[in-house]
Amino acid sequence: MNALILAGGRSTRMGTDKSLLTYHHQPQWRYLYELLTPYCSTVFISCRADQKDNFDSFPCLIDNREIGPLGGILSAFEHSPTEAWLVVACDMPFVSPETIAFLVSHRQPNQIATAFQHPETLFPEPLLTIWEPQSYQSIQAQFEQNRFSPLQILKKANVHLIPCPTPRWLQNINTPEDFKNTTGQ
Ligand SMILES: Nc1nc2c(ncn2[C@@H]2O[C@H](COP(=O)(O)OP(=O)(O)OP(=O)(O)O)[C@@H](O)[C@H]2O)c(=O)[nH]1
Repeated sequence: MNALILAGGRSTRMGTDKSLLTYHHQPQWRYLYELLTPYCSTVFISCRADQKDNFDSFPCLIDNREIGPLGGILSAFEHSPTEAWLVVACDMPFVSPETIAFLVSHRQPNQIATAFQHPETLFPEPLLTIWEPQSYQSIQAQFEQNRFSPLQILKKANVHLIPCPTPRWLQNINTPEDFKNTTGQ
């Protein structure tokens, strides 16, 4: 299994690149890199070409097209179609070692993905999910129809949904106000 840290967003609501924000005494992408390394053969940062210098010499996977997070996931499968991809967005600062251990321990490789169930919407959270190789076909099919929602793929598919024991794990931070409320900075 490989890991993919989604960091290629435009962060328009935040006004500054969300992947570079500090929550654990280091940029969030660097924190996630450490956290994912024990579980994965390679951890990649998923980003645009113009962001690459932000990530020193760490392995990056550049989006082949800019269509949002699905573009990052699709580029990952284009790079390694037979690998599973543990995908984590860089704007979820409450993801912890326990979160990843929990997700990995519930993995069902015979389904297209293993995902947390959002406690309010009851939908899968697509950006903290293990995407199995068999999901690649569904992703390609959706892309070919000009539909770019990872959630829609998971809603239609045979996904292993796991209840989230700590709803905060799924909280994402999108605005300066969210950031201030979370960190006090
Ligand atoms: N690789 C990649 N990651 C993306 C892309 N768009 C969003 N992401 C990541 O997906 C996660 C959720 O992003 P969003 O909050 O939906 O989008 P955003 O562009 O970062 O933020 P807004 O511009 O405020 O909507 C974040 O970790 C983003 O870095 C993309 O086009 N490519």
